Amino acid sequence: MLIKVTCAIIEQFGRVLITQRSETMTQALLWEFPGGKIEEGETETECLTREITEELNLIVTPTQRLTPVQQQYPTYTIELIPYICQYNRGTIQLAEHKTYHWVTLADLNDYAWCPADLPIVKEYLSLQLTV
Ligand SMILES: Nc1nc2c([nH]c(=O)n2[C@@H]2O[C@H](COP(=O)(O)OP(=O)(O)OP(=O)(O)O)[C@@H](O)[C@H]2O)c(=O)[nH]1
Repeated sequence: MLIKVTCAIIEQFGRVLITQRSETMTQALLWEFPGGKIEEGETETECLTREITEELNLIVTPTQRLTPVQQQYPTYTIELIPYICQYNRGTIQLAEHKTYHWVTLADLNDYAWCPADLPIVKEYLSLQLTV
């Protein structure tokens, strides 16, 4: 079964927000873009804004859909659907994650990412070079 997951590349002041999964989560301690599984009857962007509010207490607006990535993990397969998002308001309060970083584009490659995120980081960086 394919599990659809949205994730947010939240931009502010030339940096992006990334989150570290906690010890108790699957993909423990790896870095990801915050987001989560699409629920029944939900659009991708509804899922994204709900998850970002639940996980981080932030209000964001999705602005650009990037290329979805299919990733097979040992016991399940996900389709990870990334959106670039603008930060609107809110102060970060972590509900699930271990920690977060606001990182410069140059530093994005230095993190231990969930495997599904690697092509997304690559695409995102390639877009920044051409604008
Ligand atoms: N939110 C999010 N999930 C990701 C990313 N990359 C990636 O492989 N995933 C995987 O997508 C799945 C769904 O994410 P989730 O955040 O809703 O997972 P969860 O903790 O609710 O599910 P769980 O209870 O199975 O651990 C997880 O297995 C997670 O490891 C990412 O960038 N963002």
